[in-house]
Amino acid sequence: MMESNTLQFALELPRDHFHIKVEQSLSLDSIWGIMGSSGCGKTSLLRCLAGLEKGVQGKITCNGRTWLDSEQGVFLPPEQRGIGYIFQEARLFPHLTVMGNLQFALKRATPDQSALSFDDIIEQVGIRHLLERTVDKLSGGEKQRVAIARTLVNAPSLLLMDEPLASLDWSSRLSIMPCLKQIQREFNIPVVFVSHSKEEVARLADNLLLMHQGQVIEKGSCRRLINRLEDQGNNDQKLSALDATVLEHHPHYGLTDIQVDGHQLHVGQLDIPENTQVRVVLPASEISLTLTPLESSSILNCIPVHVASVQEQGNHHVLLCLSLGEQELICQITRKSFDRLQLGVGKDVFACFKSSGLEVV
Ligand SMILES: Nc1ncnc2c1ncn2[C@@H]1O[C@H](COP(=O)(O)OP(=O)(O)OP(=O)(O)O)[C@@H](O)[C@H]1O
Repeated sequence: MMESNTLQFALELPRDHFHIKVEQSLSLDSIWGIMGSSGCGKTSLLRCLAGLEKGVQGKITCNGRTWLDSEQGVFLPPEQRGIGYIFQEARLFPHLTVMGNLQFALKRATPDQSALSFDDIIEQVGIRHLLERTVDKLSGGEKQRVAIARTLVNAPSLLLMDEPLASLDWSSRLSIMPCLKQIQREFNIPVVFVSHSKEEVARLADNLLLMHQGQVIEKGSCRRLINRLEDQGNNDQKLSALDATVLEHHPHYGLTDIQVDGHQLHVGQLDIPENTQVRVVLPASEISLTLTPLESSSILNCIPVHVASVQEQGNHHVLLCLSLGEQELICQITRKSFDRLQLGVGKDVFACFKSSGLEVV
């Protein structure tokens, strides 16, 4: 059945030593991340969706419009799919100014591609101060912002991004991530992006596709699947992504109360209205465990949790999955602490962490 606001695909891409075979339906009201180990086919899948792979077989429909139907001989080229494609590197005209690059895209936009205001785009992407600068004098992060703005000029109905932040340093990534979220919210443009970085995905993605050897092995919410990436041999920092609601601000203390699955937590003061839904990221190394609630401690957050699973991390560390209602916390402690507290699956403990350990994204 064809559905609106949905990207549906059942496709195959045969290659000499590799074969992609996927069938999925993605609701286009959110940001989707595609993750999986190197060489599992993430980029190839994105290129198939964009119309950049000629050998693809099967069907793709987006918002009820057929992009590919190989049995019927339908293959829409990328420019007719109404997508914006962002590569790892910005691919701008280096000798032109930022404005020159944007004007080049504006001239090529068709009349129905003028839904977004030029002014809103440069405001949201944060490049107003760069308009007169020549592109080859910009930093990597600035170039990538310009590339995003140039893509938005064509008012895409879907943004496909292949490791858009991979070539940037961490501070540039941190500054662009809110901008990508803002684009999805303000312009209502869904995003599908490929990433290697769990930290990036935890901050950006609402939903995830996990790939392995050319197939999608899991599909679901980011907070449920983010910790499944361990199984993919992903070695970056272990963390939890939690959904929370902003409760109340305490300017006197510079703190804000948020609620996660019925538990009240304290974070550094947020400039976000009360009752807003937010995503919280908490590194596994920030959590300590106690058998009784902390009473005389400077640590503000202490919540009861249940040890749901335990995983060895080399000889000296243990990774615990802690359930708190519907959500999960991932905590890494030493083997010595694990033994000393006589922890194990099924045990009820308290997870404690400082307000500064929580990052609201
Ligand atoms: N143009 C091509 N022709 C033939 N094989 C290719 C081509 N491009 C990629 N491959 C192969 O297809 C497989 C999937 O590659 P792809 O780049 O999609 O993986 P990936 O998950 O994006 O990897 P990475 O995370 O390392 O970027 C790999 O085995 C790769 O060697």
